[in-house]
Amino acid sequence: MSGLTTKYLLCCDWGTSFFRLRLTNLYDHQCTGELISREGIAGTFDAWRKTGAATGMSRDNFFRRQLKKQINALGRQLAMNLLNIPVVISGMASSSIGMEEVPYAVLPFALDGSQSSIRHFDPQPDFPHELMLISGVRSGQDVMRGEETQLIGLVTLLTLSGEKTREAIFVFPGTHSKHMYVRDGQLISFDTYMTGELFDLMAHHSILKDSVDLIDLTDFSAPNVLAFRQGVQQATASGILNGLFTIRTNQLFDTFTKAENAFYLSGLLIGTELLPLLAEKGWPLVLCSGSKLTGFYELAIRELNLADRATTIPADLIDQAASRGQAMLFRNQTLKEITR
Ligand SMILES: Nc1ncnc2c1ncn2[C@@H]1O[C@H](COP(=O)(O)OP(=O)(O)OP(=O)(O)O)[C@@H](O)[C@H]1O
Ligand SMILES: O=C(O)C(=O)C[C@@H](O)[C@H](O)CO
Repeated sequence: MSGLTTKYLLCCDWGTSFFRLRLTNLYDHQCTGELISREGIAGTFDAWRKTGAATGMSRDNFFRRQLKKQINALGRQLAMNLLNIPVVISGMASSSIGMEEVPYAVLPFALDGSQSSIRHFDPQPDFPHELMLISGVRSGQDVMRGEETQLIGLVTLLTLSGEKTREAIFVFPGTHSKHMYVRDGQLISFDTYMTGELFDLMAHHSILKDSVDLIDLTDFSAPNVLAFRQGVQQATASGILNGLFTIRTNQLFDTFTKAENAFYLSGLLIGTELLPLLAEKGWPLVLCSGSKLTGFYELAIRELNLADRATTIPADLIDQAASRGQAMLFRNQTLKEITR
């Protein structure tokens, strides 16, 4: 099926921790159906090493098979036949631990998508979908995969709603949070912070796992908020290695309950991530978070007195950003093929 004739696109944002697949209508950009699972790239790569590699299955075939399973599940969920619908993937699928490694685009990176690094795959008998794999962007010392496509989509959505952002730092929280410096329609630099991954590791796999309780991270009651704010303050007072140990002493000295301590850990890590923004005085900040993390980042921004130059993009717009960017890159590619 050519990009000109298809009404639908299967938009896949395959991140380190999560897999997200959306059936998107290319005409009105409505999401017809969505499937989200915890089968992110890191877990899928581990599964390939444990089972696929042992049985001689190539990495790309293993990943394609996993993807096909998810497409079939979405088809069942929607009672629709999704055969032949083109698939566009951004995120970690194009990384060294993904389906197939695709080289990064470089900075400065135009946010109209014209410089994106993309690889095409023809349909195969056991994978009857045209496939477009979008690669990430690199600087001299940092990399990203996925957030550049979200940023392309978000800038399009903001432009459509009349917003013009000439210069700003876009903060994308997550497993590997990104601070992206944008000027005049170009991404000019960015920094990665392992905030979400460290939160997970500390809360589940370190000595601190017995000092925190993640049972209800949606409970922004006064004691939890106070603990979070103290975590942010701790980030300003000591280095992270010393700060982390205070989570154990908080528990030993009964300073906080384990639930409050989880908020303290979050404040400590998010505060540490946002600290460098204090020095970026001239830069407006744009918080681009999904609903799960928005409340935490807004609190930290206020606690660090950054609120007067920060705006928050509504979480529902962030939800649409990746598929909007993917659809735009798919159209760009189709037009290129026609004019070639
Ligand atoms: N309160 C919190 N404070 C800090 N980090 C958190 C908190 N709650 C969840 N996290 C972390 O946030 C990450 C999940 O957030 P999100 O769904 O935005 O991830 P993501 O970066 O989009 O995932 P992927 O890498 O798969 O695309 C996980 O790494 C998790 O450990
Ligand atoms: O390109 C890679 O190999 C990365 O590890 C990038 C990663 O940080 C993503 O941008 C967010 O998960």
